[in-house]
Amino acid sequence: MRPIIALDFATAAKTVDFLNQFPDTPLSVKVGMELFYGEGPQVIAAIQKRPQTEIFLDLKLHDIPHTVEQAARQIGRLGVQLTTVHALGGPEMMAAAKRGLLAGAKSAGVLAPKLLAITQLTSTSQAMLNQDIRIPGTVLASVRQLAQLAHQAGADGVVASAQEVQAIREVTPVDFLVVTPGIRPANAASDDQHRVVTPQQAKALGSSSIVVGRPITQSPDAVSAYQSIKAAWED
Ligand SMILES: O=c1ccn([C@@H]2O[C@H](COP(=O)(O)O)[C@@H](O)[C@H]2O)c(=O)[nH]1
Repeated sequence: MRPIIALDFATAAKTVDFLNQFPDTPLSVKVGMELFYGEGPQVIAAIQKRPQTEIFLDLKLHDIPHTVEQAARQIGRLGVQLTTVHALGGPEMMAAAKRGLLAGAKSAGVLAPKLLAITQLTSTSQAMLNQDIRIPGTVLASVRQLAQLAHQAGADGVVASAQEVQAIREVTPVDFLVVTPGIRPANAASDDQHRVVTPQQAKALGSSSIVVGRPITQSPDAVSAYQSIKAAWED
């Protein structure tokens, strides 16, 4: 899979300006909360006008199962390729999300998005987990357990740091997706990310795909930044 560019922009206009720098380039992009809450489903329709563009709608649903099922039903109607829930919402909630996506997609006559479960956010460090959130144990063990739960609940994959891919692969089938944000080229600032790897390391560790935002979107030359990350990932 191509690297997924996180389109963390405030407006559709900024998003379209950004995408226009990549004419005729097939892209995979992620729409997150900032853009979707600001612009609504119309921004998905606007991006879908662009040929050969896969959309990952990353809204990280986390609520009671009924509410998540109804929200997922709406997402399922949009014709996006990937979407997310928090695994910490539990197996019933993840199964409800999957049902909602399938029902929504069927009612709209589109393919259902694949469902990814967020394990532990890549901004969570070991110290934060144990000392601030007061959850005992290692991040690695927690991610492995949540990935197993996500698979049993019917998710198609998880979001985790590439640092945990090997542990996830021990408890899930080979076709289970492990999509990994927290990607930084060597020497780049890690910003608020804690469990960070380079694109080359993510590849070597067995990520299914990488998600990259600021190293591309905040670069003065976004096209070169994307191409160099893509080359490093595909190398
Ligand atoms: O654990 C997670 C889950 C989602 N994300 C999202 O990925 C991008 C990363 O952006 P960068 O600018 O490359 O840090 C962003 O949209 C997050 O919401 C994540 O980072 N970690």
